[in-house]
Amino acid sequence: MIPVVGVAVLRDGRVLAARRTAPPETAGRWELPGGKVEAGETPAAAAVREVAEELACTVEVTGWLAGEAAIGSTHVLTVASAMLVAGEPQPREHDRVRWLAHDELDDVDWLEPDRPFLAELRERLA
Ligand SMILES: Nc1nc2c([nH]c(=O)n2[C@H]2C[C@H](O)[C@@H](COP(=O)(O)OP(=O)(O)OP(=O)(O)O)O2)c(=O)[nH]1
Repeated sequence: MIPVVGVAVLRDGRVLAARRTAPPETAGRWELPGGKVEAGETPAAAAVREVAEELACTVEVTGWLAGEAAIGSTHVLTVASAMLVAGEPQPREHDRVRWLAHDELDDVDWLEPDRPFLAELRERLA
């Protein structure tokens, strides 16, 4: 299974969600920024790298949410929690970002693999 890391960037009781632009089957759906862990890379390093590439800012990983979720039959998603340490998120690959409070998590159309993580996120943000 190819590991994919999603990054829950937390600030002031909100989490950063990002809207995909590609591929067509996922465009318009919301996700946590992140991406595939490269060979020889730790998941935490992948989290920091992907956020830098996608959002032009620097995060520090503070922990991991419980569990993992299958993405189809080939990939598996784990989710890091993180805090911003430099810069302000500026989407380079997504067409929109939103800072969602605990009672706004259901306002966006998340990719299916992200949904199992929403309960823990909701608790953390409450
Ligand atoms: N980044 C990210 N991908 C997710 C999430 N949930 C989920 O199902 N995915 C899926 C979408 C993609 O099929 C896959 C990750 O692909 P990606 O396109 O973000 O990864 P990447 O930046 O490494 O991709 P690449 O274009 O370099 O190949 O995982 C999520 O919360 N964040």
